[in-house]
Amino acid sequence: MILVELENVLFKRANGSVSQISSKGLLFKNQISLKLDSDKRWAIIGSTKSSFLEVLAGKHQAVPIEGRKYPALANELASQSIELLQFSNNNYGKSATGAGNGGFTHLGARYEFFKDLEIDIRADQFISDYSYNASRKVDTDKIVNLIKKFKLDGLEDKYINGLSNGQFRRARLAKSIYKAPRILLIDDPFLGLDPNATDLVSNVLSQDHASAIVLGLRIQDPIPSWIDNVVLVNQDGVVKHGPKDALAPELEATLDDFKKSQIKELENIKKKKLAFIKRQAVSTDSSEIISMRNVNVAHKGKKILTNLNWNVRCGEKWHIRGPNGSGKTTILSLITLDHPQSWNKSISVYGTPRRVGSTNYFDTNKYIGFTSPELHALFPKKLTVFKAVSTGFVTGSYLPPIDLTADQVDKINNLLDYFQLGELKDTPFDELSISHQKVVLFIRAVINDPRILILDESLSAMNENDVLRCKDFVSSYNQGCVLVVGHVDEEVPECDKFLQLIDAPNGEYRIGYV
Ligand SMILES: Nc1ncnc2c1ncn2[C@@H]1O[C@H](COP(=O)(O)OP(=O)(O)OP(=O)(O)O)[C@@H](O)[C@H]1O
Repeated sequence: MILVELENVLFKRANGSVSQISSKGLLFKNQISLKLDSDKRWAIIGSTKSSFLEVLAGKHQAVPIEGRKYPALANELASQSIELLQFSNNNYGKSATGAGNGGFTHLGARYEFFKDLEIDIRADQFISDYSYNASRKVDTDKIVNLIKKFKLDGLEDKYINGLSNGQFRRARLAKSIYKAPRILLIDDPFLGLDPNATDLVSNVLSQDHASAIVLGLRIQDPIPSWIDNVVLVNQDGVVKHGPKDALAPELEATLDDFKKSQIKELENIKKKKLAFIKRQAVSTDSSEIISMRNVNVAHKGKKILTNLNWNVRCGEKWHIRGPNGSGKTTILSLITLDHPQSWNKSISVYGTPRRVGSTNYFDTNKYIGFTSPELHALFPKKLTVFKAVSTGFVTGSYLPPIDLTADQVDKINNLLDYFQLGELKDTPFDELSISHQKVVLFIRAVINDPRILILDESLSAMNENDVLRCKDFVSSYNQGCVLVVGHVDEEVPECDKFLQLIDAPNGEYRIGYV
């Protein structure tokens, strides 16, 4: 049965979308013809996979309009039969309705969830779409089953603000599967998941036969074994499509080309490095910046951190590792004073114990540069690229500063040029690709030479060239310490030390050299 039929069709970008667009105003240069049938499992692979999934989901304008059809859905409402799940965009939807922007607020809000009792909902209600359909009968068995399958047991009665990023992404998947749409399109299905959760999610998806599943993958991502058909896409449109095994040589050649282009790009980056970000003289400052002595954090009796002893010195780059839900974001929120237990004399920054009265939120965050999925979700979308970066000079606000010094303007322009965003400096944030949005947040984090640079999943969902540039920048960063959270090695800038959290009931950890 044919679910989606594209026949000699071009696509124009819908207003307000953040997809990449070619110079002609078309999403893909060439006309597209493709039939997706319901008994196959598909992966859309390549640089324009996100736009392609949007097109399959009925977004963007089809030219001619009859060039896109849903033969099997003739009598159904497309909005109810097609579900597009995008993890990489800034619509995390961690709100009561699970829809719309801005529900997922700043880290601090996570720890104040009890204030939001009226609007916040439990994980199990979220999965059953409770708030949309309070009167609808909920299939409790199905919910229980999904919670088990996605290893969310024990979290079902937690408010969704209290879920870690990886836990919340699993809950979003469970919610989509609960709805049992005819077509379930999932972009970057494994983004932000630890290796075990990746296997788990892949396994659950392979067993779901209620929906036709279409994944959006990057060329370098492993293709799950249960995918049988692939569509290779780029700016031109569909490059090739067919059974995965038949296309294996094509896929390998594309991956080879991709790797070669990366090596070339890296050489370019090294050559073009701007004067002010040239490798600075190695700093001799190795003073202690952060010190934690026997720090303990527990949520409702569940130990997250136990007797954490950790020192971070100037010049050090730390990879904070650990499975989803092990406490990485919790540690970061202790540093940024977003966690209620941040006011703890066992935590010192520059030798000053965090006693109430010894510091405040603004003074602390002045020397911290920060980027995270939460910030991405919250960030004002209408600011131009230049203004968005300029907010990095302000503490505790997303309003651009009224006055910038000539040096600050120069610095923003230089960094935008280095990251190849110079020409987009007057473009609104939400008209950029996801990758470029993340680069803007990265530049914003580093613009004020922070002494503590926090990069929480900051390179995930970036395209490879942007990843290379950011990694290169971090490798030369010696203004302070760098704390990195990331699950996929290729998205983690080079670090010298690691703090490994072990997801055990005892909140254990290990420290070592990378
Ligand atoms: N406000 C809260 N109330 C209750 N539990 C919470 C709260 N915030 C976090 N937790 C729990 O604390 C644990 C650690 O969460 P944290 O976000 O620090 O994990 P993480 O290692 O960053 O995970 P991920 O890789 O998924 O982002 C999780 O089990 C989470 O459910």
